[in-house]
Amino acid sequence: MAARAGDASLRPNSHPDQDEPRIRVCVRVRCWIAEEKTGDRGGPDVLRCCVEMPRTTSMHIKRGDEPARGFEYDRCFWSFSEDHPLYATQQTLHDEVGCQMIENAVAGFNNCIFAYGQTGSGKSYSVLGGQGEQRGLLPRVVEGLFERFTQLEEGVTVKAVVSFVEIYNEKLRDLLASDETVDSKVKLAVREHPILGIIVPGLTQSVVENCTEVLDLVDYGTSNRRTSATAMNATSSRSHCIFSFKTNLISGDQVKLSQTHLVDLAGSERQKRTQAAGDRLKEGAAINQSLSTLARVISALADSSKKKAANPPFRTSKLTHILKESLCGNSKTVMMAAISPSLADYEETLSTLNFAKSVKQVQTAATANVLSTATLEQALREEVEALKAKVQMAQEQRHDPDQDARLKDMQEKIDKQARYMARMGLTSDKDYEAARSEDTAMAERRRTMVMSGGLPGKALHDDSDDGSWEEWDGQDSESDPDSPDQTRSSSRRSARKSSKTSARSDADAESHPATVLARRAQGSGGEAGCVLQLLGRDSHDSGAQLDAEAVTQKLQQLQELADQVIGVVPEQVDLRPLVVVDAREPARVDVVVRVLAPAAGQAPRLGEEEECARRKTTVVGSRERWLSSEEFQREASSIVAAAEQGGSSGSACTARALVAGGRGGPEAEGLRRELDGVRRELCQVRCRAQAAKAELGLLSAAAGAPAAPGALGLHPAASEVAKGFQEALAALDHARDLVRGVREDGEAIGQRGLWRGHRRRTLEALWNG
Ligand SMILES: Nc1ncnc2c1ncn2[C@@H]1O[C@H](COP(=O)(O)OP(=O)(O)OP(=O)(O)O)[C@@H](O)[C@H]1O
Repeated sequence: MAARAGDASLRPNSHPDQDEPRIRVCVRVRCWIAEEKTGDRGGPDVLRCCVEMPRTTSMHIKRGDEPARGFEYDRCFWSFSEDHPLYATQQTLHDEVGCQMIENAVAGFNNCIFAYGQTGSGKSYSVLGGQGEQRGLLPRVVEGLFERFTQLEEGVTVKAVVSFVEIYNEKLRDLLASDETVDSKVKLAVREHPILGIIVPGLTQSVVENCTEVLDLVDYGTSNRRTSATAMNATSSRSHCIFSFKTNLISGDQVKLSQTHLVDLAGSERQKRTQAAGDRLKEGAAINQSLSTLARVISALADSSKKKAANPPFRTSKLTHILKESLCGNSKTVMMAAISPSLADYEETLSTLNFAKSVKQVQTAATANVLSTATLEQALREEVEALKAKVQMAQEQRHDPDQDARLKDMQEKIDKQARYMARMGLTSDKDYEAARSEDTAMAERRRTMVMSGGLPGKALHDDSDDGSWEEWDGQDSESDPDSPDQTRSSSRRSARKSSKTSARSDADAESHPATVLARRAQGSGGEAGCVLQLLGRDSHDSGAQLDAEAVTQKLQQLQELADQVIGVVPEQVDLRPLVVVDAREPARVDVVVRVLAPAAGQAPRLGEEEECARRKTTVVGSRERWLSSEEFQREASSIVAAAEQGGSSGSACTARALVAGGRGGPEAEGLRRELDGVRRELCQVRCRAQAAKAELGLLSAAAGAPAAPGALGLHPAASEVAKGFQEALAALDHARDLVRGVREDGEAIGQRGLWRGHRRRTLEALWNG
């Protein structure tokens, strides 16, 4: 029987951690950075500090005459000015946070620290840091751990493996992969393993025996990360990255398992602050999507801590799925909220402080993972045996052409499991040595690659441009290999930040979770179909009525879910692209353009032509009516002309002109593209859900006959379909939020345009006496 690491029955010595039943929250204020001092960033408010720290547990933020707002946290770190009595260095952070993580790991607890904050607020500095005294938490924790291992009592064997994964545009990338081991076509995915918890099968797990080996891997992985210059940070991390350190402390027949995650999240700022466009905008959308899922998960978890019903949408983004255990399960977790001291960043800082406040409410349930080696090994072996049995069964029942691929997949899983067991010292010493020498050889290959500048990220980048990804907005930007954010340096830790790689130029609407989930629903619908057909056939022989009813019921549920997914798109999701085009100060015109092209009810046929034909114009503050495309153009031109000529001619001046998208400022253009992307994804969700529904129709027919006893009601393939649909619904919810966000941004731009017009008219009135 498979038993899970979180299963207390496995742990004779396990004891729930009573002292820290929730996520600990720390806040750190950084100092002024070069861009702020030289005036390269922001306006006049940049060098005005808006925060203060009266105590080590409270942070105040204040803007102008507004009353100060106070927040209480577990610990605040003041790294703003060295002359402050509470000034916190990198060592202070390590003493207060890192040392505890080391002790937790040795005691067999899982650990996680995640750094959250806007771009340029000091997340990477806190987690990775620089050299010497500037070293961040990660190198210090690793050093401390290996030092601590030397102090363990005699007879304790330590096995350690590390992994380093990046989430970029909702795709997982193995940062430790060498080009010989990684097949860029194989997609990494997050899985929930019955024994090991959350895992990413296929991710490189390197055996390490000393600190230098780990730090070399950290350097190697960091140099592969995606960064690029934004308006707010010259080397901004455009991805989330998770460094994981797993240890097994084996003593006699007892093993203490621990897993430590150090997470450097991408910046949480709003896109318009980074002036993102093209690929940066797309990255921003993916970052915002995963961070907003994180916020929703935290809010649901906070609710459930208050005994309110909540269902956190962990699976909606890779980030939250990977961190699921750390956010609410068996882990001692710390959030590091990084903030900028600058008044120019007031809004972002306030939002970070508010988010940090909500995280404080989230409860976890850390338990020391102390198992008997025999139990763990047996559980893992049983898992392998179960997989083998599945292979055997599948071989005996060959019934579809994809069977070979599935068998291969299962065999790979078995091999991976065996490799994992070897690396964690759970099988023979010989196996461990084999894994170790495999990893040493791989480390050597990495070194060679670093020296020659041929990092695997390059290969991945090139491979991914094979056209298999759908274009986001039809624009191919930043393909200049010499552009600063495309550079990839082969230098080591000293050049950690500057050597991070640039973002892909290819678009990735296909990888949006809504699309992926819908496809999964479709895929698992296929699997469920095979199962049902098989069982339907068998049922002729057995004829068990009860099971047949269970099957029918299950199918009904699936059918309802499918209907929900399909039904929700045209009715509830507002698919109308709202384009607000901001005037770019043409001579005497203030033009605010709003084009509403209602496409509700036409979701699957959203061609540009159709939209043009049904354009509905809204003259701000004036009237509303339907226009044909030509009428629309005429109307728009005449309003613009009137405004250009007169500047004060009644409604033409007060009402802002509506023009077709062409006159848009960059902000409006960005919004429109973002919305187009969302809309396209929604269409894909809908189409795929329809396909899955059609498949379900076939399934219903297959299930018309009674099914085999005990087999189908809870078949995992069928529940997968249900899960897929449920997640597609959650993705749709999220998409709706996105649409709403885009619309609000649009409104804000419109308001600004109107305000500018008002200001100009006032000035004119003053001027004219
Ligand atoms: N406490 C600090 N002391 C000195 N310098 C700092 C401190 N915190 C941050 N910095 C500097 O501020 C700059 C931005 O920090 P960092 O790159 O860590 O931000 P980030 O939050 O990781 O940004 P992004 O999300 O864009 O990657 C860097 O040059 C970093 O060295």
